[in-house]
Amino acid sequence: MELDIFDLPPVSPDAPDVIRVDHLVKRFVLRHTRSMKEAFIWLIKGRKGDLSEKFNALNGVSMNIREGERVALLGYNGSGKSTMLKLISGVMQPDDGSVLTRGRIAGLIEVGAGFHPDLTGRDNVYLNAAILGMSKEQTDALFDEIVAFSEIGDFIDTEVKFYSSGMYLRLAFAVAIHTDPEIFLVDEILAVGDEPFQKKCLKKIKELCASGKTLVVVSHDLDLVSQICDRGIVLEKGNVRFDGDAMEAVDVMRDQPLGTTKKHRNEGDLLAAHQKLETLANNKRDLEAAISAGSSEPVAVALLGIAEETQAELDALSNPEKLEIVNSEIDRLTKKKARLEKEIAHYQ
Ligand SMILES: Nc1ncnc2c1ncn2[C@@H]1O[C@H](COP(=O)(O)OP(=O)(O)OP(=O)(O)O)[C@@H](O)[C@H]1O
Repeated sequence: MELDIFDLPPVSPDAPDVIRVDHLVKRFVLRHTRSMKEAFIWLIKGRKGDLSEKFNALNGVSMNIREGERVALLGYNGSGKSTMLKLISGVMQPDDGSVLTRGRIAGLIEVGAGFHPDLTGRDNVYLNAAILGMSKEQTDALFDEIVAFSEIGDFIDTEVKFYSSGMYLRLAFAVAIHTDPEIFLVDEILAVGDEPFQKKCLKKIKELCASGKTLVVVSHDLDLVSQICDRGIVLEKGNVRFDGDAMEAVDVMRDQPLGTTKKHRNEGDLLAAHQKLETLANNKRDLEAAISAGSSEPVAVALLGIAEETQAELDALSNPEKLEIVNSEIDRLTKKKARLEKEIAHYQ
């Protein structure tokens, strides 16, 4: 069954911080092109002043992220999101402030980062896995699985300089996900994968989240963010503009009243839950009738043919002994419906 955000475990209020960002400052040099005349005047004036201007890409940002949180870093172009991710992953050092992290971090931050162009995909898997903290033996054991996930096939023995950006991503994602990271950092790069691969990655990311791992993503895909994240931090010119519920962060980005995205999403989910409940209730009735009429299992399956919506439901319904699974699914959906109705009422 497809995982949705409601199936993901809520973050415990006692969960420890796994990322602590304290008054983080990152300064870059703004290089202006100067004319020869300007440079000459600067020289004869005794090099007074600075020809290059500095600016803060991050302006003293603080945030703590707890174990199991799924955080989206949002903001317009140039607001400092990627810089923040690079500082958290440790590939870049801050000019001021500090970043503390706990646990194994895997970062998909820049396409091709951690890959050596002259080495084959195979060698790069070992290199990348080693960078992410895996021993050769651990990588040996997972190698076939990594290659299978990437669907790179025979290209695994080709030098990666001949890879397309999508192929880089496939291999990098496959390695990162198999290192079983405690903290997973993902920048926009998922966008370079084709749709089937993106879906596969998303499924994997949701599985990671379901097992309580921490996720920090940078994305401009606000619908995606509202699907997988529970917290959103909006950066604006290197400062935190909003830090709170992911769907409210999406509202901030879309410049709409807080609660709009959540209400829409809940309404869609409520409708889906309602329809699913109705199907399940019908199927349950048919199943009970089939059982009480002493029908054989194939008859029950035929009766319940309409339940092909998900394999799990079909499995449950094709076996009369699993009636309680249907009941617990009905129970879960009823609770979900009640919760959604309450939340929608809250935003009315
Ligand atoms: N290595 C660098 N040298 C100089 N300036 C940089 C460097 N890296 C980033 N910047 C600047 O820092 C600012 C923040 O960049 P960053 O990439 O973090 O933004 P972003 O929010 O991720 O943007 P986008 O949505 O466009 O990816 C930008 O103005 C960018 O030009």
